[in-house]
Amino acid sequence: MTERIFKTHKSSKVEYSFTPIKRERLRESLCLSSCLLAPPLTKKKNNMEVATIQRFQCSSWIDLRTFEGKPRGSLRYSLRFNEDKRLKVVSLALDKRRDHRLRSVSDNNSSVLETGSLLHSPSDEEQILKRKAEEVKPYLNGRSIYLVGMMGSGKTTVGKIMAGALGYTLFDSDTLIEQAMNGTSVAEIFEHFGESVFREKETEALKKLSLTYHQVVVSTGGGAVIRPINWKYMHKGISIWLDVPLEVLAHRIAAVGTDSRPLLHDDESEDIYTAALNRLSKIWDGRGEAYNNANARVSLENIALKLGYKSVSDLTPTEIAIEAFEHVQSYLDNKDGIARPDGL
Ligand SMILES: Nc1ncnc2c1ncn2[C@@H]1O[C@H](COP(=O)(O)OP(=O)(O)O)[C@@H](O)[C@H]1O
Ligand SMILES: O=C(O)C1=C[C@@H](OP(=O)(O)O)[C@@H](O)[C@H](O)C1
Repeated sequence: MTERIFKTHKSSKVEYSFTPIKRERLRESLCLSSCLLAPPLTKKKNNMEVATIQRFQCSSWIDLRTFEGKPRGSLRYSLRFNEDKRLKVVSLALDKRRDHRLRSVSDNNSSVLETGSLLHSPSDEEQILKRKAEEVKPYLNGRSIYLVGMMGSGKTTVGKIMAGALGYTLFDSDTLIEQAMNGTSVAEIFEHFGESVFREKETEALKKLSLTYHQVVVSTGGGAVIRPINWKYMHKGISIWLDVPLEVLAHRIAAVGTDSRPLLHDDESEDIYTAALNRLSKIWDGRGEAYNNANARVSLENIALKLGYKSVSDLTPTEIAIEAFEHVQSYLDNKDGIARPDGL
């Protein structure tokens, strides 16, 4: 026996069928849907849709806290991810799954293709991002965002997307340091002046950024977290830790090389992936704890799990940016307790 549940966005109504066992939880998650653009269509349910949604439900209702303790960095997780936040992300996953479902349905069903194609223009993700950014802005209230994370975690890539969506300027602290050193590259600073000079310059850059600018996104260097003084500056804004498994970082770095990342330079004969992974592991041992000082943690493993992806590598930078906005909003919601602006 099934019961129909209607999810109504501004201009759409989507009808699903569910067994009674699941329906209360689903109703709850749909009510909490907070941020997503609705597809402009009315769509009939079909078997494939139901099957996909049920698969989604099975994976998404796992207690995510079970997974928070899994990978590197997770021991430090402080269960900030309360039930309310979890449900919001589940609703994100639900809409994503709906998109994926329609994409596969559209391969076989011309009537759905016509309507479904509206959902799958390349701008879908962009629209969701934009909507989320607009939602987060009042919470930020002019504060800047500092992205922290290990080398290659995507601070610059994701930061650029977040800044673009917010209409903020992106600053890369490594670039500021290079400019302050008359164009000397990070690798050259390490080679000619040593790491301590680089760290001094890094602190100066963060100080200047935090005291001079508002409404900026800052992509910090991976080691910015190790000096307590840097946190004093970064805490003038909102800090977000992009937590990415070391293996994924090593793959990314192997793909682009280590030229710009002197701490990963390696003289040994191992392949670049293994060398990068070994180096990253040692660096992590020395500073992993420090990332916990961030106001929020965006774990790529958790996002992939929630969205039902097999691999962290399936996540797009935009999906990560959307999740980062969710975390900013949740953090500020709890911290400031500001009233939600009308209409959100
Ligand atoms: N979500 C992602 N998926 C795949 N590759 C990514 C992703 N985010 C970043 N990258 C790639 O990883 C590398 C490092 O990213 P970058 O943004 O420079 O990291 P960081 O600024 O943290 O050092 C770049 O080559 C970038 O294109
Ligand atoms: O982790 C680190 O100590 C460093 C990370 C680098 O920045 P990215 O995180 O942008 O690679 C850069 O600041 C420098 O090579 C040191």
